[in-house]
Amino acid sequence: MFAVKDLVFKYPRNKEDTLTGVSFEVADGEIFGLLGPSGVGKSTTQRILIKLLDKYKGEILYHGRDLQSYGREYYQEIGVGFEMPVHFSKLTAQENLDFFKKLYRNSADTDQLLKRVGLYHDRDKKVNEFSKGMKVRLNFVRALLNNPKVLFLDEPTNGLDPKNARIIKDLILEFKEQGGTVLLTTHLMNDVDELCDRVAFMAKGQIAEIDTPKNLKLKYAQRKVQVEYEANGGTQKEEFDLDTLGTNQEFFAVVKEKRIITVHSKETSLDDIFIKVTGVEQDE
Ligand SMILES: Nc1ncnc2c1ncn2[C@@H]1O[C@H](COP(=O)(O)OP(=O)(O)OP(=O)(O)O)[C@@H](O)[C@H]1O
Repeated sequence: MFAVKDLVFKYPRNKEDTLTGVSFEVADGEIFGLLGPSGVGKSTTQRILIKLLDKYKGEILYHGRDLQSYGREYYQEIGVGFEMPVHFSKLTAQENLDFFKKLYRNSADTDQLLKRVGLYHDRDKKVNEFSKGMKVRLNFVRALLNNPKVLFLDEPTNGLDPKNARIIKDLILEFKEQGGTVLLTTHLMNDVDELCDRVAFMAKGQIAEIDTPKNLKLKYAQRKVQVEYEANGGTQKEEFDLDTLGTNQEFFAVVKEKRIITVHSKETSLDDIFIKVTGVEQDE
């Protein structure tokens, strides 16, 4: 669906390129996660793909055709839910949706969507009376307003309680089941695990790693056992290689001689991979 090749981009006022050669492909019907530390260029990449920013170097193909050659008709096909919800705050939720609906040829059943995200009974309230989470949910409905083929989402569950985050994640999965394609950025690795078919980690303005979450976990797997035991009036933790455990005399000595508090096998999480690949601790 998208083929991005050697994308380079510099904001006019900056000296340095923000994107220094980004390449990736997104297949029809997949949920693709764009991950990386704050400021690495995830939103910039999304902004280019939704044609908010042009003047990039490199090539972007959408359905095999240069993205630059698409005009306004492109917006009939995409839905955008970016982090900062932008609504007319003096209008009600319904009035906001009615306004944006007029911009599109297709329109979704907004009553149904409002019911799904739990805003149907609040639809006649002014948006400035909405909580942050209500605005985020309304923003999501707005992204689906034109029955898009592609959804661009930036932190779609940010600011939502677990129940509402679940509803949004289910709607994203249903969108995919119905054939939709999703480009998602988030700092929540649990969401990534649950939603994404493939992920790309960005570092230094490029894609540092790209694969399915499962393959990345296999690639970066740490086969270790961590043993926590009592020592010198306190506790001590030690890690042992899982593959040589049966012949490891130090491990035997600990198990025989110490009072064990916990034993854990260590599985690699996407958080671990994030830190390894990008060199940055998650800040959220
Ligand atoms: N309008 C702008 N003008 C100049 N520089 C910008 C502009 N918008 C973003 N930048 C810079 O481009 C870089 C990438 O920003 P971007 O918003 O793409 O990061 P991000 O990876 O989405 O971060 P976050 O996870 O915090 O949303 C940052 O250094 C940022 O300061």
